Amino acid sequence: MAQLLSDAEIEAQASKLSGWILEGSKLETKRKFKDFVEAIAFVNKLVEPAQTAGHHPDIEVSYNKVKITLTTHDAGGLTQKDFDLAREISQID
Ligand SMILES: C[C@H](O)[C@H](O)[C@H]1CNC2=NC(N)=NC(=O)C2=N1
Repeated sequence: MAQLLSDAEIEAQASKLSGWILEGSKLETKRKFKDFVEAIAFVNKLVEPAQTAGHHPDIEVSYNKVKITLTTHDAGGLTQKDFDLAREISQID
């Protein structure tokens, strides 16, 4: 199981990660699209990196808005896997 990061490690990595906010023991980002179809197309692009990493974002879709939350459920907080996946997701349009 991935190891929980310390508060100092979380702060250090979060400060270098633009577009994401820390919400307690989770990382969160929001995207807005033209419509539902575009929002779902974006969600579909998350499948491949998530499957490859063996790590899966929590996803909320509200019409044209997508909220992505990352945390490591098994570990009960943030691990390196969350920051690595966040960086990958940031590169997806
Ligand atoms: C066995 C499998 O690797 C685990 O259940 C993985 C799958 N994806 C996961 N994703 C996330 N976000 N947290 C987990 O703890 C987690 N566990």
